[in-house]
Amino acid sequence: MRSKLVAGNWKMHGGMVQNRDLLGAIVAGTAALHKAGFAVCVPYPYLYQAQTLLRDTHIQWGAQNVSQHDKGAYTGEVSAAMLMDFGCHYVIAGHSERRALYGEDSHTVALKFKAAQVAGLIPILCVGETLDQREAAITEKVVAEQLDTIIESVGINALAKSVLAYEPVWAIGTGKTATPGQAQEVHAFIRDRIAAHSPEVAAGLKILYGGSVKANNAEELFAMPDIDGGLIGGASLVADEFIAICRAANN
Ligand SMILES: O=C[C@H](O)COP(=O)(O)O
Repeated sequence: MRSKLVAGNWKMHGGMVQNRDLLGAIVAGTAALHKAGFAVCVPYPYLYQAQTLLRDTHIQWGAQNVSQHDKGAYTGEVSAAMLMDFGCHYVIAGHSERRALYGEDSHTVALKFKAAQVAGLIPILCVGETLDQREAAITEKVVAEQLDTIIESVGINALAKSVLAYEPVWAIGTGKTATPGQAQEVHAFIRDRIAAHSPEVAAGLKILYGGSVKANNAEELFAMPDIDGGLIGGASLVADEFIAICRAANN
């Protein structure tokens, strides 16, 4: 039986004072929840603060992006080893905002995924279709291509040490959540596609849903058989919302 995971993706939000209050509230508000796992993926400058405030707690932390390179003349980039220095457990790879705004294609995402794993991080690999793609009824084709590039590059067994996140782009930050049925359909498709390579890896793999998850819809999404928790954007910045989502995953 897969345990659930709720990971917050703060995106480019935060500040030293508000982070301290938010993290303190999350630690306290989830202290009694032992069944699910919880994490926050914070902007790079706040990793040290996250490490300081979350070490010795049940909340793990991570980053939102990583360089595919080990080291070198890559101005502005951050390596996986550097993230390890700050105690990161997770790193998001291939978020749709990185794909759309920073030109990351599935090949680059695969390199980042690999670099993260080599250093000992758990990549949270994001896949998902745009609204145009959904309306053109090519959701499965798009998600399959995103997934297959990773599988071809890293091998199926590497997926066992990762987390997947299905994030329909049209549901991100829009308040339009996929219905539990719509999300479950794609999650099941992803799991089946992985099972074609390895039933064991597919059975153990956490597949999170992301896209306007809130306290009022988390429970029904997380009740779906192939939804193993959530990757939470906006609601991860509001302590009460995030804690309620964590509670829904812990049921
Ligand atoms: O990584 C998180 C997703 O992009 C979801 O963001 P959202 O919860 O603000 O829609």
